[in-house]
Amino acid sequence: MTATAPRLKHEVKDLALAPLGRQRIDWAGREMPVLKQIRDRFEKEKPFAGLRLVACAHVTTETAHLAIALKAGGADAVLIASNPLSTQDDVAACLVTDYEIPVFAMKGEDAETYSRHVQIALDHRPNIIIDDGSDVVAELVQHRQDQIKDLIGTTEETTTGIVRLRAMLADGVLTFPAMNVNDADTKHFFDNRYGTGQSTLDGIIRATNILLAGKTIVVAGYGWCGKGTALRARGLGANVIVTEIDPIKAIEAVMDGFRVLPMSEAASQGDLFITVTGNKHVVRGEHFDVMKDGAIVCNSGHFDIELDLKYLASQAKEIKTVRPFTEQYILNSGKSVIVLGEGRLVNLAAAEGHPSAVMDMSFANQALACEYLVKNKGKLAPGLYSIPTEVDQEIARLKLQALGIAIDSLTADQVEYINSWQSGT
Ligand SMILES: NC(=O)c1ccc[n+]([C@@H]2O[C@H](COP(=O)([O-])OP(=O)(O)OC[C@H]3O[C@@H](n4cnc5c(N)ncnc54)[C@H](O)[C@@H]3O)[C@@H](O)[C@H]2O)c1
Ligand SMILES: Nc1ncnc2c1ncn2[C@@H]1O[C@H](CSCC[C@H]([NH3+])C(=O)O)[C@@H](O)[C@H]1O
Repeated sequence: MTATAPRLKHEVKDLALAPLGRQRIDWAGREMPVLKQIRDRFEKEKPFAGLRLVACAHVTTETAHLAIALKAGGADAVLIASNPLSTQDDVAACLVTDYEIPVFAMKGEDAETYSRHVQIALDHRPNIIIDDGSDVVAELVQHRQDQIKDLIGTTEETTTGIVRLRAMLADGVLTFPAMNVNDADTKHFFDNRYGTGQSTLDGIIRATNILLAGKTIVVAGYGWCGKGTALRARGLGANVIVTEIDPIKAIEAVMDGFRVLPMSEAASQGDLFITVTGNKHVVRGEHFDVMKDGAIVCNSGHFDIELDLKYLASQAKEIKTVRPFTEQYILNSGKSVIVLGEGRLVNLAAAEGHPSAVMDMSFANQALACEYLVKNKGKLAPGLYSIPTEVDQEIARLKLQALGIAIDSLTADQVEYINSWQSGT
């Protein structure tokens, strides 16, 4: 099957922004030594020569380094946005002008444009798809079955994408191999926890410039993202309340020293609400109704579904943009609720997403997962595959090395001891 060229060469906001993008991409590279090593190897070995690749990711300085590494490895790569608000337009421009990577992404693109870009990506007839949230794969499975024969496999970046892939597997429609990047230890331990923890608060602070010390912050969800967010919020002096639906996670939050309440009780106490659950309408009508005047709500979990903004809009007599990515809903009751980033990921809409140092490991996993698919082409049955432990360990080892941190190794005596059962004392 020959490649169908994308209808347009690119669709970015302004190519004149490229020099700024270049400067910012170079800066991010300082903190991405692991991906740099992989890129240098790809440059020599060309594992993706002759292959068409689509990456649906947040178009950031960090994703730029992933795209450059894949192109260095010989991939005929097209990049589209995985979120209408997360694109860094200068980065998109630079990838087109300096690296000749077709990018279809503009910050603030509407839903129609976002969906059109997914179609353009699939028109590229990818052999490999890198997805973030599973939008491209879901479209392929639902409407482009004829293209599945071209596909070697896909890789998925985030928790919710994995949830969707598992649902496809259960429905018998995942008929190709998919690599589970999110569940690699070197991904979610750092990206979901420390990345989301820092960048979510960064987004809130850039959008509002409020002081967090002394505020009551309600964090909905105490998974990887919730743990990081609650930890960092406490570090800035906030009183943190956690809400959960999983009893084990709830006990964990209690023993980590947080108050745990149902959202129905937390709603009237919070000054600021952050959802990180991957679930729908975690903050909804009954909660908005009892919030304090001026309460701030935002989402750092999944798409724009965690907050029921349709309900909030139905109660509003006016919606005013009061700062970039900050909208005041003036309700018929006279009270206001402030919504950040249109209810989309606040860390990527109002800030720059996770810092490069964590994305270095996430995207090292992505690059090596793509290579794994190619090396095992034709050998993997359809299904969801973990990143091999050796790959995970190697990424951690390279990261430590780059940080100049040495660790101990087992002595021969210790190896023998931990592999035996006879000597207990
Ligand atoms: N903002 C980012 O950059 C970023 C980074 C990584 C992941 N994510 C996304 O964030 C979401 C969470 O990811 P994670 O890795 O923490 O997942 P996780 O599965 O570790 O945690 C989610 C938690 O939410 C809880 N939960 C579900 N429904 C709930 C509800 N109604 N009320 C309260 N708690 C509820 C679950 O019990 C679970 O503990 C996913 O959608 C993921 O894709 C975003
Ligand atoms: N700086 C960044 N550059 C690229 N990807 C990022 C960055 N920061 C966070 N991410 C990724 O974004 C993913 C969450 S995206 C959540 C799904 C969906 N696409 C949405 O936009 O709602 C995480 O798994 C991170 O790995």
